[in-house]
Amino acid sequence: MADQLLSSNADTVTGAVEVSDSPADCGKPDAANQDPFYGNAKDYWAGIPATVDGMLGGFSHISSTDVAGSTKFLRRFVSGAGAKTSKNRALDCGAGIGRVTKMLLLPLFKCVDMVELTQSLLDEAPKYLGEDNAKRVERFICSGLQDFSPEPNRYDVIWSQWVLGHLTDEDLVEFFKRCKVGLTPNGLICVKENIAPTDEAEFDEKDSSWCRGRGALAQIFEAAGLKIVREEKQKHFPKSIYEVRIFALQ
Ligand SMILES: C[S@@+](CC[C@H](N)C(=O)[O-])C[C@H]1O[C@@H](n2cnc3c(N)ncnc32)[C@H](O)[C@@H]1O
Repeated sequence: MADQLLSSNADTVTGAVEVSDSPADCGKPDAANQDPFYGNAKDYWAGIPATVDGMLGGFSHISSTDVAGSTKFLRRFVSGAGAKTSKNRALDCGAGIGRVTKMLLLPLFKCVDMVELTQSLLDEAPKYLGEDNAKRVERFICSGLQDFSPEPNRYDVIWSQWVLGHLTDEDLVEFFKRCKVGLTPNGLICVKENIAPTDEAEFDEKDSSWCRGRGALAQIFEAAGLKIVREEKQKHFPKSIYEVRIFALQ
C-alpha cells in the first residue's frame, strides 16, 4: 500500500486480549500463509515503524483529510434522524497501531475491536491510543484477515481500510461472507481502498498487495452476496496518488 499511495497517477486495559500463542507470528502456519503472497506481506509489515507515517507509507499528512471524509461518510449511518445502524461496537480490520480506531471509530462507537496481522503494530496500539481510548478497545486480535472469523452478531460496523489488497480474491470473498455473520441487524461493512485506474489490478511487489479496479471490487462484493448501499470518492487527496473510494455494504 505504501507504493500504492505513491504510484499510479499513483488483556488490554479492560477487555480480554486475544493474541496468538507465538507473539512473533500471528498468521496460522497453514498452507495459505506459506504462500509467498501472504508471507512477503507479513515480512514487509513486520519491518515498518509503528507510527502513523508507517501506516500511511510516508503520507501521514493526509490522515486528517482521510478521517474527515470517513467520519462524514459513516455519521449518516449511525447518528441523526435517519440513522439505522447502532453505535455499540465496531471492528477495525487491518488496524495497524489503531489510527482508524482512535480517529474515526472510538469517537462514534462505545467500543471497538481491532484485528491486525502484525504483532509489533498491535503492541504499540495502547500507547498510541492513549489510556482512556485503550480502555474502550475490547479485543486486540492478532490475525490475518484470511484466517479471521468475526464472532456472530457482534459488530454494528466492520471497517476495513487500506488492507484488503493483501487478500486474494478468493480469500476476500470468503472474508466478506464471514463478516456478514459478524454483523448485528442493520450492521454495515465499510471498505475504504485505493482504486486502480483501469480494470486491470496492479500488483505492488514491495508490500505484496493488489490494487483492484472498481469493477473487480464490485464483483467481489457481489460474489459475497453484498450490495453497495453507498459509495463515495474521497475528496481533497493529492492528485499524485490513487483514487480512494469508500463503500458501505450490506
Ligand atoms: C496500510 S496499513 C493501514 C493501517 C490502518 N488500516 C490505517 O488505515 O491506518 C495496512 C495494515 O494492514 C496490516 N495487514 C497486512 N496484511 C494483513 C492481513 N492479511 N490481515 C490483517 N492485517 C493485515 C498491516 O500489518 C498494516 O497494519
